Amino acid sequence: MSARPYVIDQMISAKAIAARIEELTDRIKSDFPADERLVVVGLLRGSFVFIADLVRELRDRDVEVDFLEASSYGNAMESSREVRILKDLRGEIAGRNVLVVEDIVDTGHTLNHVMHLLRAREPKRLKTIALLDKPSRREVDFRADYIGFEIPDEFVVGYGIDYAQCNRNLPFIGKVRFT
Ligand SMILES: O=P(O)(O)OC[C@H]1O[C@H](OP(=O)(O)OP(=O)(O)O)[C@H](O)[C@@H]1O
Ligand code: HPA
Ligand SMILES: [Mg+2]
Repeated sequence: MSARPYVIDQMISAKAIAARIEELTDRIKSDFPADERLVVVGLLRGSFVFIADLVRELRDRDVEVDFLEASSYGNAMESSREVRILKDLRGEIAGRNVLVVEDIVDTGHTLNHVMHLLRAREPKRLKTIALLDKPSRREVDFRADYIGFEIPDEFVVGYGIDYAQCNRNLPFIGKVRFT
């Protein structure tokens, strides 16, 4: 827990997130063939809530779930710019349809690094979905194929996203305001 006191102001409600996920899954379903299995890859830890809701919206599809753990922030509010892979996928993705699920794209280093890694394994289709995008903070040229919400340069928490490992269990997205 941070030593500096802060409050969390709600930015995106749980209801708005659910509605947006429904819209995005409609697009995903039209982009990936209905008769082929989709490997949905969650980037731990931040995407664990998002992927849980997303795969349940894809319940009429043949879906396999896998996880990869990447970390670059630790307990800080600034990216270390060094992306560490702490856990690799369990399954093979060569020749398969893959959707990578991320909670937030900020500087872009994490997803950019992960996509280079996964592209080298030669999947048939490889797309990315990010619930949140902060384009004003980008340091590498990266854009997810599906984006839930574009947000301003605020440090956000909730719905899987942490500040110093706290607040991942909030059902909404909120911004951190120091008091
Ligand atoms: O675009 P970037 O600047 O790279 O930032 C985005 C990444 O940072 C956070 O992960 P973090 O490293 O904090 O690990 P976590 O997912 O375990 O919280 C977030 O979950 C994204 O994965
Ligand atoms: O706004 C954020 N909040 C929490 N973790 C993050 N990692 C990148 N950006 C953020
Ligand atoms: Mg993360």
